[in-house]
Amino acid sequence: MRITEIREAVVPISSPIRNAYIDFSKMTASVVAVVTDVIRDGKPVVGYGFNSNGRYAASGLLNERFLPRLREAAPDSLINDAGDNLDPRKVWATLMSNEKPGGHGERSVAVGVIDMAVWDAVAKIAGVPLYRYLADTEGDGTVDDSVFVYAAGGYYYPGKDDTQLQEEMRRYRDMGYEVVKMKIGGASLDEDIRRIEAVLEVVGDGKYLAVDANGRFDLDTAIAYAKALSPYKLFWYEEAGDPLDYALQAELAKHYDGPMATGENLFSHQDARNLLRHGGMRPDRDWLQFDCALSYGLVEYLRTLAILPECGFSTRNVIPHGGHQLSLNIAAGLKLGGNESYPEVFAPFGGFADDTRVEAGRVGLPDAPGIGFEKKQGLIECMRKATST
Ligand SMILES: O=C([O-])CC(=O)C(=O)O
Ligand SMILES: [Mg+2]
Repeated sequence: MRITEIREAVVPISSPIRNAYIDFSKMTASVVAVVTDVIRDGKPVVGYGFNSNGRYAASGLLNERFLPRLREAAPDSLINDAGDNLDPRKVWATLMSNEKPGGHGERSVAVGVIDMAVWDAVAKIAGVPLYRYLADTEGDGTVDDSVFVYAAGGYYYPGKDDTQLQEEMRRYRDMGYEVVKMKIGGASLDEDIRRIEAVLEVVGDGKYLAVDANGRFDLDTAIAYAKALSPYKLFWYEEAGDPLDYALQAELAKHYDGPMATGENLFSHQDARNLLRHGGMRPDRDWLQFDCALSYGLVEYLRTLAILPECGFSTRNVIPHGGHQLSLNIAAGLKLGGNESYPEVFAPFGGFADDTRVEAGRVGLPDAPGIGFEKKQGLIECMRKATST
């Protein structure tokens, strides 16, 4: 078998929302379609990938470096020993040839988009959902029937008041989510506490509310928030300081007993390992949010998951950022702690299969081959149209 064609496109995922660091008014995403000569149901298998959210489309990197490497590779160098499927690790090695280590930047986003499309194609060719394929080939052979999900939102939005914030959270709870997440750090501490208390009126208990500062705070501000947040016993306090400031994170842990979460902006297993070595993260309560789509894809993610035990953590500490179906497959097939979900933002890339129901804060998985994009009409239509596939 071989890859016959690779198509790339840029699509907008812009919206007027704002977190403590950026607005999303010009946010874009890359989409890649990997077309193969394998026929299933009378049509060539096509794998699709996109780059989560929060980093812009990586078209320059894709078109100048990574896609040419894949197109120029000998077809046999990309397939498994049996010759009947792509080998994601061989594809990855081809993509990363002549790339120096370190300085992970955003080439990890470009590689992540292609890697997602490759795994989608691999599971489609194997004729099974990706979570099943992962359980069998990389895991212990069993899958979680359902996955914990929380509803991320609570963005700053022009003209949004506390009543609208409460209505948004009520909608999430009505959909079946138990834990919801809101942004902090884009307003004063007093305002954020007022917003938090408004949301707590809806969800009833701090254990149902996570807050996300998107890396906005210096140490003093992070500690001031920690002191103010402590009495609420929240689900977690996320990305207080700069994602690469492990000393800040470690110091903050001395001032905050409750669960903390970070990692969505660490894009390699080496960066993840540095967080675990130097960031003071506590395996008995803290959460790791590495997003495979932003961080060189699932081939690299498997390396990241592999270093968790040596640092005292388990895959159950991981609840990835991004709210996408690839992470949902990884969560079910490789036993993560859960997955993010964006019920109302980042459409059509956020969210799961159209018929997925959230019950008591958990979702099941569709049984479609691949990542399951074909079960999410708006997304598959968007990716097919963008790539003319
Ligand atoms: O607002 C964002 O960039 C998304 C984010 O941090 C999250 O989902 O945790
Ligand atoms: Mg976040």
